[in-house]
Amino acid sequence: MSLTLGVIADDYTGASDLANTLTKESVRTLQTIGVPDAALALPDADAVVVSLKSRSVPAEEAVKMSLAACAWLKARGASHILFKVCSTFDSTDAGNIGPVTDALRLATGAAIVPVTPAFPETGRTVFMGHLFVGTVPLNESPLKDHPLNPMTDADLRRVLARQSTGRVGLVPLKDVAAGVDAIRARLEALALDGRTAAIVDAVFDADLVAIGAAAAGLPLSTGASGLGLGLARALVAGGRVLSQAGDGGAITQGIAGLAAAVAGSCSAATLEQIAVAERVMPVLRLSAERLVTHPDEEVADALAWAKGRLAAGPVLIAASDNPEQVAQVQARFGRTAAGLAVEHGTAAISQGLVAAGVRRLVIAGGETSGASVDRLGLPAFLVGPEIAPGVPLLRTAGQAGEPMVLALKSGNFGGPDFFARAFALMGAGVA
Ligand SMILES: Nc1ncnc2c1ncn2[C@@H]1O[C@H](COP(=O)(O)OP(=O)(O)O)[C@@H](O)[C@H]1O
Ligand SMILES: O=C(O)[C@@H](O)C(=O)COP(=O)(O)O
Repeated sequence: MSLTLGVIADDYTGASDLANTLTKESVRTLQTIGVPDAALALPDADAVVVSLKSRSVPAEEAVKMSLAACAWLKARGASHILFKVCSTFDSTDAGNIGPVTDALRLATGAAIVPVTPAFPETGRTVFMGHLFVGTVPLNESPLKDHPLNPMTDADLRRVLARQSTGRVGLVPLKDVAAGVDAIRARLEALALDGRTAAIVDAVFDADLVAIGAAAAGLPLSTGASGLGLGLARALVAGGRVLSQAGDGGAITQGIAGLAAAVAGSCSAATLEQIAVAERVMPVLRLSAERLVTHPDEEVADALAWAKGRLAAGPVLIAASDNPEQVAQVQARFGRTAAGLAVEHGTAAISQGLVAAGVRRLVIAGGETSGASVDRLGLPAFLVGPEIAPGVPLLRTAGQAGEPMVLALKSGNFGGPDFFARAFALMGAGVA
């Protein structure tokens, strides 16, 4: 397999979001879980998105995992590496976007790295280096209350500089609007001035197309799905990838089995989606406290609840809670310990659901998805049609046993009826 584009994604929902964007742009794309085993037979692809669970681990670990993924992708011919981060730049001052970008820059020999999390389709735009979520700056959006990476500063130059060893510059919208040559010229000038990364403004998809054209000529970029769109357009236009329309129908072919959803995202979008799901399907609310103090009992009770209902249609099991409740649990047990306990619990529930015959599984939340997919030991995914912007259907690939169809929903993505829509596309409608 000879690749053109190699993507290193810092979480699994982000990886499927990016894989979705590339697939929509007709780039043959495969999503792997971690660096694939040498023995794993992979179909041909022009882009591989390696999914890591590296967003919230210590920076040294994130760097090590990302360098291994970079080496694997480069050994297979990838001429450009995109480090896929969250469109809301989820990270703390201790990392990991800065340290990983710095390490990949050295590994790829890049002089400067364009960085933009803009994803206009989902309302993420960057102006004068400041990230907006819809109509408000990042620090006024619900991301200020994220359980693991609360985002309290919208100035991405500052955010990235606090995490980086290098100096951070800006490619302002004025240059982006002037087109690819102006972007290249600004990046070169910033590199000459000793900047190692530059936040690039982008408000519309057209901005990202110009940024993608400039970035495709460099070894490395850091960004979200908007940058993926720009890179894909540049690679297709330059004849560097074999453009191929997807075969959406094949994704769900031959998959019957039961259907269920597991949620661990506490985003405002997911909380609303769970409330809406309660009107059309059975929903069980887990106790985060009990997942910390009596995990086996809470998991067993949840599985018993589900097994009594699955035959009648999809069910949803959610640990998700509002910021006040999450803060209480974190105050009692610590942020990391509470997060990990809930992830372990929801992963055990996913595993129990699959053991009970679930073959159509929706998981809400990036860390939550990572923990569940790891527990299920799934090595790779083929990418199917989109349920909502940034959320595709995925079909398992490369694993022994029966295939499954999954959706890994980024916490912030999807409309209020997301769960019902996902099950309908999976062929497991709700009442
Ligand atoms: N009720 C809860 N109390 C405390 N932490 C929780 C609760 N529910 C979920 N979590 C944790 O919050 C984090 C949510 O992150 P994630 O799954 O990445 O969602 P998102 O996609 O919204 O970022 C996970 O670590 C999860 O285990
Ligand atoms: O870019 C995005 O917003 C998403 O692809 C993403 O990274 C999702 O992360 P979570 O919200 O933690 O699922």
